[in-house]
Amino acid sequence: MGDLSGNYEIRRFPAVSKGKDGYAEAETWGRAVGFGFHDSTRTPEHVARSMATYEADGRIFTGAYQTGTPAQHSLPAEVPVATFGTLRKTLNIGFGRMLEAQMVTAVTVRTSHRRRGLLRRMMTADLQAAKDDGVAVAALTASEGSIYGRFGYGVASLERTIKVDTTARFNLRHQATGTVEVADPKVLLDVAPKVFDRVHRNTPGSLGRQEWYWLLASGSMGRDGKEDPAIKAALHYGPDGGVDGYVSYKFAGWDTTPATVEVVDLVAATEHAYLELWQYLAAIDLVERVSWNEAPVDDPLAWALADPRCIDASDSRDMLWLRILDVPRALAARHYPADGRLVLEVTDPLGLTAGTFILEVKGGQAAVERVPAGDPEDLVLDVSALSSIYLGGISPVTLKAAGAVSEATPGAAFKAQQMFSVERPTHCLTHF
Ligand SMILES: CC(=O)SCCNC(=O)CCNC(=O)[C@H](O)C(C)(C)COP(=O)(O)OP(=O)(O)OC[C@H]1O[C@@H](n2cnc3c(N)ncnc32)[C@H](O)[C@@H]1OP(=O)(O)O
Repeated sequence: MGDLSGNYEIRRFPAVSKGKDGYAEAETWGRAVGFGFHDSTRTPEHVARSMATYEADGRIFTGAYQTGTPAQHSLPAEVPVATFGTLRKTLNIGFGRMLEAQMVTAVTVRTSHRRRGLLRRMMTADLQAAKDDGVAVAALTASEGSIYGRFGYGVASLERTIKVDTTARFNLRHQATGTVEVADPKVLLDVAPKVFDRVHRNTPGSLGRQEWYWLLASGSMGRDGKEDPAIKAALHYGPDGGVDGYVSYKFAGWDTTPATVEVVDLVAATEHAYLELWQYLAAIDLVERVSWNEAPVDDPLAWALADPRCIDASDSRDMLWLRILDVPRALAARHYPADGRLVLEVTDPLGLTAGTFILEVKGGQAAVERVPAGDPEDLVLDVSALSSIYLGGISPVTLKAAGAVSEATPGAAFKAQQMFSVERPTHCLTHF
């Protein structure tokens, strides 16, 4: 009998592309991730291409490896029983301010080793290490809603799937100021990062994108790892002739009724570019519906349509989960549109940043001071609730009504809502 006792060694190593030292270990790690997400179809070419993008992102792989001899005939010891990936990109925290974020991804634990604390062990160590490194927030997108609250993550942005009726009913009240033209999708390899960068700088809740996005949008690498010849692209040109938006999309096939175009990526750096890309999508002949899985919940499209019921949006859900690692750093980094003073008592299930903090905002600038417990506080909340309200996308008043924030000073939740609000709707276009 092999060792099933639950003795594990945790190893961390960087992603490397094929041909470099460490590739075998990285590739084996990647295959364990595939196993965890029920993806058994990755060819060696697909793995190699993915690994090249992971290297470009600077990803760090963490794996848990059995220290004893694995059970006879079972997977060998070099295959990790648990995986945990991270990368660092900037997070837009409102008003154009950026904060480096620890992005957590590729979390899997082999079925035969689950519920032995491996996720907790990897998560706890990684968040502590990120904090020690000076990173003030961590972020992830969750496979299930019940896993990450216990580690101090809170839902900070939402998204929804929309199906837009683009028959004659579709009528946008907007006079175009630019133009849209069809392009070879491959131009997105060059154009998409530049357009996205503008959106990223303008959108609270936006996270920097991993390399894979440009390959996906341009049809260079579909989710199956192969070229995707079905991808089409259109660019939006602003009044100055520069490209300020793009949409990458594909036809769902003649068997789908009504005839549908699926948006793969829609990135618009201006309000007009957004509406005009929708005008373009709605004008595609032989198509009666356009669907998009990553649409904002607070969507100007609904307000620009003569008939907002053209949008069928039944599926609104959590998108970005945020975890503040260092309350003073995170709060001081933000700009606040309303002045005020709040005393926050923050609890933290991992003990990383619990305490009582005075947030004092004058002229939009914050001073944050940690004070001894016992100071009369205005709001008492878990770090997950503070993380939810941090990007202005979730209302503290709603969290108070839910019992997730407790108000010691009447009106403090509303004051927090005003102070934490942001200049435009919080939305994250980066899945990872
Ligand atoms: C950011 C991302 O990558 S999202 C993708 C997450 N991965 C997946 O969904 C893949 C399939 N699932 C898995 O691989 C595993 O079941 C995991 C990663 C979700 C959990 O790993 P485990 O090692 O079993 O978790 P661990 O034993 O450390 O449990 C930690 C805590 O989370 C809880 N927990 C674990 N999984 C779940 C779940 N699916 N739902 C609710 N609670 C959960 C445990 O009960 C435990 O609670 P406690 O410590 O408060 O008592």
